[in-house]
Amino acid sequence: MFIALSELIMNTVALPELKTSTCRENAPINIDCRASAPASSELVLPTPRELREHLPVDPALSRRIAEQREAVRAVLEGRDERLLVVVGPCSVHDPRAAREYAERLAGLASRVSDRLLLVMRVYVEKPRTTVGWKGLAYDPGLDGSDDMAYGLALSRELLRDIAAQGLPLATELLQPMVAPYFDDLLSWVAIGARTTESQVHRELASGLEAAVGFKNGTDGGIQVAIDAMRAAAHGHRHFAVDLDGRPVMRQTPGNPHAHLVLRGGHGAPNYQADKVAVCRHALEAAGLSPAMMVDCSHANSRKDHRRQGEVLLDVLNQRLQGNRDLIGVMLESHLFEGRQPLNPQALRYGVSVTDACIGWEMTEHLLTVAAERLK
Ligand SMILES: O=C[C@H](O)[C@H](O)COP(=O)(O)O
Ligand SMILES: C=C(OP(=O)(O)O)C(=O)O
Repeated sequence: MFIALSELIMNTVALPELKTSTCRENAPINIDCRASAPASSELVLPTPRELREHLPVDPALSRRIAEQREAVRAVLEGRDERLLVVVGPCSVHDPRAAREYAERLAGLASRVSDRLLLVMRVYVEKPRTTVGWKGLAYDPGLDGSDDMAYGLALSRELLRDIAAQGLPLATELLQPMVAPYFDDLLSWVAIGARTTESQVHRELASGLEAAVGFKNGTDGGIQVAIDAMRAAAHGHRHFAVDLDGRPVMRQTPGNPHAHLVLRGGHGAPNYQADKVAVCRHALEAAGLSPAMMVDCSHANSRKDHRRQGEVLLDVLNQRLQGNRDLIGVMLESHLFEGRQPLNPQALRYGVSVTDACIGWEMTEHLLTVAAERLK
């Protein structure tokens, strides 16, 4: 498959400079190596249509994705009482480990499916506070070589394979131009804390078929997310590129499944019952659905991955005490616990290279307990 993908990329762009190797030999591992790149340059990438034609979604998978999206919507609308759980690595840097994770998660998903709807985090774009590795779609070689043509192909292939395994997919959409390479595969989309305030991202969300969770701001402010939900629920006309890479004026229908994701901010969690009640009030005052998801990681765990369990248990207690607004949770989890520096020469298999994650055993334990407690 990869050889065929390479051919596609090379034929499409007809630019000898655009190699599809995963690693540039002897490349400096520090991301700052880009500082020595030419000040300005451009390489042509395959269009979304070309990549979609090369990695198509067959009618059976397309039906399955439609069902997965409908399952997420049913939870958001309260037609399904299960807890929506968006769980998986902070970022995907190794497709092999992501596939192994997906296999385990698919097994767990069927064991807990009476109480939990599991959706896998397959995050191939990462927003950075300042600079850093931006994800598989940007730099699949992990070495600053930024082979984006290969990154897009690798990401789409991975997303498609995991969806075909039966798992609904979640990702953060960061660069609006990247969305059409993947958005036909997604059941749940995050607009992150760093982009919730962006009009461009709200416009993007207004045209997606998948449900969209807007994170509160990095400072913990929820008003930006509430404004975002209102903006995304609206139809927009906005500048976009079509599947052939042409600029278009796009009319969107508005997304009725935009919702709030509480991730805490600046070291202060916002998952506790009193904070959730304030958020509910603000959502109601804005005439929006009170459905909320709690991100157990980030500022809610005070950036300590081991505390995600504590947050999850608190959310479960709130549910058991009758709070049905908390429709979902998010967990950052990988095969193995913790995180590691991004050094392509010395990577430990199945360990995050971005935020620290809980390991598989803890994930399985927590979700099994959650399913039991919600019985
Ligand atoms: O979820 C991941 C990170 O919190 C986010 O991408 C920001 O990362 P950074 O602060 O390490 O750049
Ligand atoms: C970057 C993420 O979250 P946030 O936008 O809340 O920082 C994430 O979930 O990977």
